[in-house]
Amino acid sequence: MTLRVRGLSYGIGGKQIVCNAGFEVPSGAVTGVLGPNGAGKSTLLHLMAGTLPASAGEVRLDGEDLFLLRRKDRARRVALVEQDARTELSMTVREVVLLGRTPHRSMLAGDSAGDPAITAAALAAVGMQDFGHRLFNTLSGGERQRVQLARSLAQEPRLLLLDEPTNHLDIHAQLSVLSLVRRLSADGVTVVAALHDLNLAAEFCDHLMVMAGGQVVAAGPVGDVLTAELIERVYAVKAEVFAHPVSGRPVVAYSGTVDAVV
Ligand SMILES: Nc1ncnc2c1ncn2[C@@H]1O[C@H](COP(=O)(O)OP(=O)(O)OP(=O)(O)O)[C@@H](O)[C@H]1O
Repeated sequence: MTLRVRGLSYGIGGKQIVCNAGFEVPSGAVTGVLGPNGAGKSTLLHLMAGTLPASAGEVRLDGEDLFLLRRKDRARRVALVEQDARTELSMTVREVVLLGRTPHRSMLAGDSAGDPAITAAALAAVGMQDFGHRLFNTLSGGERQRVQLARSLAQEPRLLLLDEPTNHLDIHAQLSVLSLVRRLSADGVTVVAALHDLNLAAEFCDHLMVMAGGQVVAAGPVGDVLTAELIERVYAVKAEVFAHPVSGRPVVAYSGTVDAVV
């Protein structure tokens, strides 16, 4: 699915939080959204998911304007995995993942025949197949993060928006989740993921979009965007960027902050 975002903007209380964001994601590609804390990454993802109302702009998936769709039709196409999303405390993991099937049901029908198998496959895809009976609120932060991802997989979206999907995860789980994301994109799902780890972004993304102060300040293929100059300008951090000896992809080594940004 080709994703095209044009002039996307959002402001609140006189403050412009996302300003005229525009970018294009070719089919089968993973796009990383980078930028410092408060840059507007989460807000941008929420605008694209339709969970915040854009003040201007459009989001098109294979030419289809997502903002013109009914809520349920949009939910069949777009899934958002939020940072630290809350879910009803008394639900089991299986019930949480089953919620991902809601947009695919008709109003009066209950679960459809395929839902249990889709739910089980989604849990297996994130390595949580043994947790289906557990109460969601008894899980660790990393386990919750994986269940939320499974819920979005059960939704079978064409556009998958991930807000810091590696948050809370140990390094094995981070690599597993990002490998899964790559497989999904190879199967035709368009993925846009906000990430803080520049080396994981360099390894797993095809394209990067960098935000600062609500604006997109750089966008393009990973190798073009992820430069020492960009990292210093956006994060106020000194870094060197090398080519990985095996993969050739950029590797970032940090050498300190330029000044106090916090
Ligand atoms: N409802 C709101 N009212 C006022 N300011 C808001 C509101 N929502 C977001 N903001 C501000 O907008 C800016 C962008 O927030 P956003 O969460 O999109 O940033 P982010 O890039 O995802 O940050 P982080 O990396 O810390 O998660 C921040 O300064 C935030 O405080």
